[in-house]
Amino acid sequence: MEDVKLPEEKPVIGIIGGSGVYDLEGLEDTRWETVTSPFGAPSDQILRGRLGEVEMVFLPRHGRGHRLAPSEINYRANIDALKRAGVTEIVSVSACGSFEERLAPGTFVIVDQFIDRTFAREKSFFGTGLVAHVSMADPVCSRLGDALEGAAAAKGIPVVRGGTYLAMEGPQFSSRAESELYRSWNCQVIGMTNMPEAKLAREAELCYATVAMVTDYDCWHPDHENVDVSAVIRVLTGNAENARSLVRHVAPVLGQRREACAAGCHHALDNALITAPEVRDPEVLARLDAVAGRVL
Ligand SMILES: CSC[C@H]1O[C@H](OP(=O)(O)O)[C@H](O)[C@@H]1O
Ligand SMILES: Nc1ncnc2[nH]cnc12
Repeated sequence: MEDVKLPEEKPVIGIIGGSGVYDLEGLEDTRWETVTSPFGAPSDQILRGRLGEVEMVFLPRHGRGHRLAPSEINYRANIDALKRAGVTEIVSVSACGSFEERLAPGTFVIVDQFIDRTFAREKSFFGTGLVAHVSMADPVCSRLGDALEGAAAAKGIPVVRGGTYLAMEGPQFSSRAESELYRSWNCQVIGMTNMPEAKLAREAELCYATVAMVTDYDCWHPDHENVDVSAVIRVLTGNAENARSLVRHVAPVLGQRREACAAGCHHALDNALITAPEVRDPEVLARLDAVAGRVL
């Protein structure tokens, strides 16, 4: 097994690319590497490289060529693999639908909350043999959020800080009744992938933030067509340069961290394990070497 880096060491920035983002152009010294995980197969190989002095790791969430549907993604393997690869903070780049007029296609929303309506996915690294409960009160790393907001503003990218992302199972888009329901819940955007990804990143003590790139108005807006894939891809392709520019600008900022995350992400397991040490299952502990090695 690979040596897992402590978060106090030099930051390694992980980027999870969503729909339409299958590569990270502009990285230097790149190589695709296979990472094996005890949780199964990650979506693809990881692309390792650097931006100036900052070490970067990129993973295409749906695999290159978009092979995997949201429910088929092995979120546990992806997060475990990123941690094994040395990643200390994750920026997710995701397409999303908008529930508000002001959040027009092209807007980047740095969400700060999630509602998890997914139901067909493995959602925890823990369970029988080692039970843990982490806090999800603040699911997004505020430090990463600050850096992303600052970088977007500096690059003139339309950005909104804060908002609730409704994670649906998919793969079908919402019915109009569902879309109206989520609007009545005061959700700002909708997607199919950020849960359980954010939960697992928290369990793995990795900072996590998402840049939700608005591609459509879902199906609630009387003056806009119902969402379809071609519309999503059209907007995303138009936004690709903004996404690349955001990553290039945020990397040096995140690369400056020299201590564990001040928001506490790197210590999420400090008060989370509940199973008595004498009844913990050694096999379970062995596969948690990367995720929870710091506290085991
Ligand atoms: C291609 S539209 C639906 C698809 O796009 C989003 O994916 P991602 O979050 O990986 O950018 C959405 O969640 C759906 O999976
Ligand atoms: N309207 C929408 N619903 C769910 N996922 C999406 N991804 C992009 N647009 C979406």
